Order: sequence, then structure tokens, then C-alpha cells
Amino acid sequence: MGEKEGNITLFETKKAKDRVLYRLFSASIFVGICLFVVYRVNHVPAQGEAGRLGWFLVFIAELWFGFYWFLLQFCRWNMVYRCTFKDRLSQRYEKRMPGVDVFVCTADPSIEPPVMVINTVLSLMAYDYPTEKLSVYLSDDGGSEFTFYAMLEASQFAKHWLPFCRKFKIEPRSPEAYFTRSNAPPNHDSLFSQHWYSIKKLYEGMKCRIENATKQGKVAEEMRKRHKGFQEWDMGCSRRDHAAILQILIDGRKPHKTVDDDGRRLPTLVYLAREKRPQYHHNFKAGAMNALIRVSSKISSGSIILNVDCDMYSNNSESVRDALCFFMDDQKGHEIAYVQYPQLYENITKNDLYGSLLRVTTEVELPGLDACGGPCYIGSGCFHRRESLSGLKYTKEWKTESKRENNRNEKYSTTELEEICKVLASCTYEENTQWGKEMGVKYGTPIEDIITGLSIQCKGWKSIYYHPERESFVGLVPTTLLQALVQHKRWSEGHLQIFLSEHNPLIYGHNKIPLRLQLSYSPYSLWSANCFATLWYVSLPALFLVRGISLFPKISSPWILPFLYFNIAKYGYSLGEFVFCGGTVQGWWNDTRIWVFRCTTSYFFAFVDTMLNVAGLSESGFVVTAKVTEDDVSQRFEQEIFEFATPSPMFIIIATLAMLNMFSLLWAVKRVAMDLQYTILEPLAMQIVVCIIVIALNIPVYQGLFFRKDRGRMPTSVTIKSLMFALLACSISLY
Ligand SMILES: O=c1ccn([C@@H]2O[C@H](COP(=O)(O)OP(=O)(O)O[C@H]3O[C@H](CO)[C@@H](O)[C@H](O)[C@H]3O)[C@@H](O)[C@H]2O)c(=O)[nH]1
Ligand SMILES: [Mn+2]
Repeated sequence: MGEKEGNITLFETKKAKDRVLYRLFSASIFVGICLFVVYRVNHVPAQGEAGRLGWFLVFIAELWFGFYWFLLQFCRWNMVYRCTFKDRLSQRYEKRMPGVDVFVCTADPSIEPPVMVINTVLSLMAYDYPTEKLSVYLSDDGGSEFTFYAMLEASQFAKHWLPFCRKFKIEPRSPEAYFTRSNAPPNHDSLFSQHWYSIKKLYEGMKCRIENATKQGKVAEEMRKRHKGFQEWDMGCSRRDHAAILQILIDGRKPHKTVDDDGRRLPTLVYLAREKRPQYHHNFKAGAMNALIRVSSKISSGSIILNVDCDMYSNNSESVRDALCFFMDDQKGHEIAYVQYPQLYENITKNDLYGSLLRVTTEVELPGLDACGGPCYIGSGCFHRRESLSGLKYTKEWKTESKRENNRNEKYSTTELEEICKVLASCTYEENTQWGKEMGVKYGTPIEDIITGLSIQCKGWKSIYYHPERESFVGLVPTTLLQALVQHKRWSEGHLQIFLSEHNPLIYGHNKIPLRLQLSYSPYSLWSANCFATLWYVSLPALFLVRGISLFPKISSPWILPFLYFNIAKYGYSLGEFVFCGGTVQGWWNDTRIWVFRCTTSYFFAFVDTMLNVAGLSESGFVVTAKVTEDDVSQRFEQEIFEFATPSPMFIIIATLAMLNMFSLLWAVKRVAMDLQYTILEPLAMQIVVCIIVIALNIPVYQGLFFRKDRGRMPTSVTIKSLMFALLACSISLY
């Protein structure tokens, strides 16, 4: 920025204290691992001895767990926390704030309802930020006229909503979230309550019209007449085959036409459904983002870009200002490419049954990554500098170059501008260009965010993780077990693909980002690689228990100590960490369970699919997570009852493992209690303990298989198949 106003920092960085104790503790665990390896190496079963193979597999699994634990230490070694000075920002820059373009992506009106989408859009339009500098773009990959219609309604409703938010400084600024949280005006201030009731009525009316239109499958004729945009759908437009649709619903360049109830300008609002043709790959969200980068560069060209998913409304109207404190800081601002906010959720239940919050990642690992050189880009809730997102390298010149002014295209009419922009959102525009490779968001993986963030970091930019006290973005987590597992399959598959590609953080990042940052990416890269070790560990002890073959040290042997120490210290610490991050003990137990489920299903399928993908035998998809739930399903979700209901192969694996452990424990109990074979207890005690833990984790599975009557229970076909598989496995191991 180079102004002569003295260097006032706009943000501050604090280091976490007490890491020394943690490091000592972690060193002691490391010693435990080493001792146990010494034991294993010195107790290899002789050639021909029963259980040699099982013993080796368990050893490999243990080596893996130790190694994976080691990888998790890099992002725990140091942690930093950021705080901002928004008053300094506005003192200095209030009149010269940069343009901010907000990109919202939606993909399917049936699982991402238009009312939810516009609530997100409205919350973003209502940011506490100069409206003439703010533009909101919606990319609709569903190409739905109901979403378009909802946007049109939102553009009208914004005229009342924005002044209301401003006047009464309300939070959150998503109307749905606001009215759900406050059932009545919070005080009896008559002016406020008057406004409150009338706005609520307007909102309910709008919501009702949109929902009715969706239900009836058509938008009322008089509505259609009101906007030329509907003509696009009259020409016949299917979701996977249509021309680019681009409508500037509010043109911020026309201040006289687009004002709210208070006479203030409204933010620019744009609807885009990029061109879709069956013969062109559309590259999922990454393709949508790149179309938006180009289109917005012609319309508003804001120098800061915010990306949010359609379910993640803004819960904090000051987020833009917070983010700008980083970008506009005199000393460090010019190096910063993106500011990532945590992803928090509205529908998380108390004990977070499916572990969707990723609590420890949010509270510990991301601040840890920040200390290593910068967090990864995790999609929703991230502010970017336009240059770095578009693919430019960092150079020192950014410091001297003054902030780009908003170069709005004043010479064209709205319609002309729309036509110009449509070309930028066509299927062919990217042919023979660097889009998706060196420019914009990267293609070729279902987790475009991580790879894009990594490549930005490798181009010399820094990133920031900012976790303000008031949650900034609040979205929705999956409400069924299957959706939760499928989401993790997509993520872990994406991570492994990146790991196996030229973008492997350890190779691609070499000499470009700090080594500890490269290593901090590894636990995520190798998520799916946990599948084998976990599969062995939850099946082999049980199978060998049936045969009476010991895989672990005897309970009386001193070698049991390092083994116990590693596990007790690791899980004890993880419990402490989880509770310290605000979780409950039951929540930790759920988290541990879901980790095992993910390992044996999501990560396993992700691993297999990635291998097929590498071999060129399959292509990876993007299963969009549903944001709507049937009533009885959502009731069970709220009561924290597992939702099985579908005959998915994932559930067959889960149920088979659960039954296998149950059978072998019963077998062991029988031998001890009925045949009085106490001698087996000594060598097999550890295996019995492992079985008991697996069984305890699987209690909800047994309930779903045998005891529940509701619609969410395990389908009978899963019960039968898994019973057969488990019995088969037991008999094979017996004979
Ligand atoms: O073809 C597509 C597919 C998805 N989306 C949008 O992408 C977003 C994320 O999809 P969702 O199914 O909600 O995935 P999540 O797993 O919840 O999303 C996380 O993980 C994704 C990568 O897998 C990132 O893109 C997201 O930003 C991040 O929040 C949603 O707004 C979708 O509408 C599109 O626009 N086009
Ligand atoms: Mn989502």
C-alpha cells in the first residue's frame, strides 16, 4: 500500500503456550512405540508356527498406527491464534475499501432447496460493508428456474431486509436462522417490534411462494411476466444440456434503480447457470468457481473473493472486515492469499453422532497448520485475493502496487454485459487454456479446495486461519450415516489422488513451502490408507481368538507395558483434547466409533476407487450432500439414533465386523466358562480386550440389526448377508 501513514498493524498473532509439556508427553509416546517395535522384532513366530501371517499383519498395522500418530504431531507442535483490529481498519480505509465478490455455489434444487440458497445469499448481501463495493454471485449447476425465481424474490426482499439488519444490528442475517432463533422481537421497543412483525410477514410470504412454486412444479404466470430471465427456460432447458444463463438481478452500477427502503444502494446480485452439454465435463464445483471468477471479473471485479457453499450462511456480519484486516495489513498483508474461516454447523447435535464437526481439526489442527505456514483451503468460508486464486505467483511487487480500484464496466448496458459474460461461462471457453490447471481452481479431483490451496501456497503465498469468537459461517452436516460416510469417501479419495499425483505435498511442495507444512498435509493425504491397518485390527484378533492363537504379548509379560502405554496415552490424550475443544465424553466415544467406521468403509472404498482411477478404470465423481431430510429421519438424527435403512455395501462391512467380534467373544467365553480352560486367558487376554472394545463401539449396530423396529434399522438383507459372512469367516479360521 506504501502510504505514509505509519505502520499500524491490523492483526496480531498469538502463540499457544505450554507446548513444552505436550512435546515431552509426545516424546514419551514415541518411546513407547519404539519399545513395542523392539518386542515385536524379537518375538517373531518361527517359520511354520501357527498364526505367523496374522502376527505379521497385526505388526504391520501397529507400525502403521505408530507412523500415523507420528504424522499427526507436526500440526500439534505449535499453534497460533489470530486477532484483528477492525476499528483501525475502518479508521484508515473506510473510504477506500476494496470490492468484495461473494461466490455461492449450488448444484441441485431437490437436495439444496432454493429457500435455503437464498437465505445464504441474503445473509451475505447483508454484510456490514459498503454495499456499492459488495457483489453476490450465485452459480446454479442445477440450472433450475425455481432457484432463479427464488433469487428474483430475494432481490426484492433484500430491499427491506438490508435496512432492517442495519437499523437494528441483528445477527444472524439469514432471515430463516434469525426468525428461528428469535420467536418474538427481543425487546418491547415499539419501532423494532413493528418492523420485526412486518419483515417476518414478508419473509414468510416469500418463503411460501417459493415453496409452493417448487411443489407445484411451476412458477406463477404473473411472476414469469415480471422478468425476462424466465424466457431462458421457455426455450426448453434440461439440467445437463442448456446454454449459459446469466441474469444480473441487481446491477450495482445503476444507483438510481437499485436502492433499498432507506434509499441506499443494494449490492450487485447475479444469477449464473453456466453452459452444460453432455459431451463436456463440467468439473463440479471447481468448474463453477472458475466460471464465476471470469464472469465477476467483467461485472464487478472485486479484488477479494469470498467462496461459500449454498448451505453455509453468514452468521457474523463483520467477517469481511475481519478478513480485510489481514489482507490490508501494511507489513504482512501483501503476502496473504487467503483467509480461511472454520466451518461450523447449525444441525450438530449434542454428542455429534456422526462426528461431522471435526472438532479437533477445527480447534487444534488448523491453528497448528497456521503455525506451520498456513492452513489449507477447505472450501466454504474462505476469502481469497483475486490474483492468487486466479493463479498468479507471489512477488514482492504486490507490496508496492496500490490496491486496485474497482474497475466496473460502465460503458455497457446491463443486457450487453450479460451477453458478454455468457461467453465466459460457455463449455468451450476453457478449451486450450490454462483454466483448471495453472489458472483458477484446479480440476481433476473431487476436493478442488485442498489442491488449489496447496498450489497457491506453493506459488509463494501465505494463508491465514481465523477463528473469531462469533461463528462466521454456519452450514449443515449430513443427517444419515450413509451420507456421512459417502462424504468422507469423497474427501479421502480426493486426498489420496492428490498424494499419488504430481501434486503430492512432499514433492510438489519441496523447497516451496516449509517441510513441516508439507508433512502436516500428510495425515489428510493418508486418511484412506488407514483402512487396511484398521480392517486387520478389528478382524484378526477376533479370528485368531477363535483359533486360540495369541497375537499379543502375554498379560504377565513386561512387554505388555509399552503396548498399553501407547494406547492408553494416545486415547486418553485424545479424550482430553476432545473435551478441551468443547466436546462431551459421549461425543468423543461417537467420534472414535465413526473413525473406525470410516476406516473400514469410506476409506476402504476410497482406496479401491483411487487405485482404479490411477489405473484409468474409473473416474471420480462428486456426490453432493443432501441438505434436506425426511421428517422421521431428522427426528432420529436429533435423538442421536443411527440411521441405517439402506442396504449399502458399507453397512454389510460394518455389520459383518460387528458380528465377527461378537461370535469370537462368545466362543472365548464359552471355552473359559463352560470348558473351564482358564489357561487360555493369559495369552489371549489382550485379544479378548480388543474384541470387547470393538463390541462396545458397535452397540448401535447390534441394536440396528436385532432390536430396532423403526424405519432406520438395518435392512434385513444386510442382517442376513453379514451373518453369513461372519459365520463363514469364523468357520474358515477354525478349520
Ligand atoms: O457439481 C457440483 C457439485 C457441487 N457443487 C457445490 O459445491 C458445494 C459443496 O458440496 P457439498 O455436497 O455440500 O460438499 P461438502 O462435502 O459439504 O463440501 C466440502 O467439501 C467440498 C470438496 O469435496 C468443497 O468443495 C466444499 O467447499 C466443502 O465445504 C455445494 O454448495 C454444492 O452445491 C457445485 O456447485 N457443483
Ligand atoms: Mn456441504
